Amino acid sequence: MASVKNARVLVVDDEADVLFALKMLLKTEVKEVVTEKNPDLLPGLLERHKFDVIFLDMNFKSALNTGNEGLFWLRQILEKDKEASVILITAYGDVELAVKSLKEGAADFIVKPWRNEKLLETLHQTLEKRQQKAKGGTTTASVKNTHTTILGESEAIKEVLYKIEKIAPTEANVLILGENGTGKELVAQALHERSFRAGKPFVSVDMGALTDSLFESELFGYKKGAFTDAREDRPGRFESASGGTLFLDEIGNISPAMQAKLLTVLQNRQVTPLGSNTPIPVDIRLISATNEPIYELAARNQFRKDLIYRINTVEITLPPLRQRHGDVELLARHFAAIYARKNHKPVPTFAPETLQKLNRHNWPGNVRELQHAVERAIILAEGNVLQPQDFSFSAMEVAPAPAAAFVPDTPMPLREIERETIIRVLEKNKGNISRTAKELGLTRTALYRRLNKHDI
Ligand SMILES: Nc1ncnc2c1ncn2[C@@H]1O[C@H](COP(=O)(O)OP(=O)(O)OP(=O)(O)O)[C@@H](O)[C@H]1O
Repeated sequence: MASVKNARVLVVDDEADVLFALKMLLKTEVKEVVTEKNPDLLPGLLERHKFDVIFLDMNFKSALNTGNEGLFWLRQILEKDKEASVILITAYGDVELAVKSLKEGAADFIVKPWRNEKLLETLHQTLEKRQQKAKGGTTTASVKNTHTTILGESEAIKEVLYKIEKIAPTEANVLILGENGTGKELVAQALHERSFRAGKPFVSVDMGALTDSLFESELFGYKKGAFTDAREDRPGRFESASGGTLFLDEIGNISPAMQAKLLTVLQNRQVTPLGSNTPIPVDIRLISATNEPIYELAARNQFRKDLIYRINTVEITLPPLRQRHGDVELLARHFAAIYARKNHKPVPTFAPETLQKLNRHNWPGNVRELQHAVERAIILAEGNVLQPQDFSFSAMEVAPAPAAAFVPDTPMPLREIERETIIRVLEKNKGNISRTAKELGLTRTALYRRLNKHDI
């Protein structure tokens, strides 16, 4: 940890309550805390004193009230001292502004109302980054195990990569939105690997596969004897992820009862395992993802707005593959190299007509569909040049058929019946893997295995 005890901190906010609260909190932690209500006095203050960290309000109530006063003052500070470490204090819902401020050179941001431990943690990390920079080193966040590669040259993906870079070393909760197979889990891993929590666990939970009855035991854990099958104590996912990152995938699919329980945990920052009376404090960074239109669900009261506010401090939207011009070819070559190696074959090239076919396809299953298509093509291909016929596209691109029960007229092998049923349910659910898996009574992993088995 950086030597917080020697730090000089400035707090600029036009709310007297905020200044008072921060002074009380910080005065026992750092060497000096200066508070200032009037941002106009900032230039003079910076000339007279040297501060290690500046807490700056993003939402000054000024006559101008452009919503950008914080950014204005951030620029002024950085103009005077480009090494200044500024932590912005921002309100809920100011996601875009928060990200913009990171782009502009802010060190981090905290969201009002803050938790004191969180604020102190952010202060420690900012000082640590500052010291490493002064020593000429790189920050821990950018060097640790950064083995997750997100490929893409499209403008859309460049924007995503930029956001990851900026947001990863902060403690912000992140909500990742995007269709199935667009790389949401990959982004979550990249955020973790580039964060200060990189050495700690990354725990992924498929919320779409959790029933109401499993929810609490899986997430909060249980004590021996809490229910018939509880033969020993088992930590929940929140506890297993302690110190690290908890990734809640398919969060848009959880029931109202689960939403309420999750909200309580996130608000109180503690979980109580089943069969126990002792709450355990929660120390996780939360990343969530969904392919559901979560804001539409909220507008129809099917998803709690207060829960969205808890999880979406920053949002990253992954565009569908069909909108990422240029990335199809890049990814196809990448997967071709991987699967050629895996199958002990030389790395193939793509015939020009094949590339045309791949670029024309609309990829409803996104990068995952492309990955499987290339793998199949490599296995099936005769020569070392992949031809258009090596790529036959899945049932997901076929227009959805009316969802009638499937009854074969003539006897069919069981394997065929399984294949046909999966295709039908997939079509009915417009290619949505979670809903299809749920309807078929399978986990998403089990469904993916079958899609592979049946070449769908
Ligand atoms: N930009 C990318 N570069 C390299 N590989 C990628 C990229 N995007 C996705 N992939 C690969 O595609 C596959 C699907 O990605 P991932 O599982 O992260 O998608 P997802 O959006 O979480 O899917 P789902 O919604 O179905 O859970 C993975 O094997 C991942 O490694």
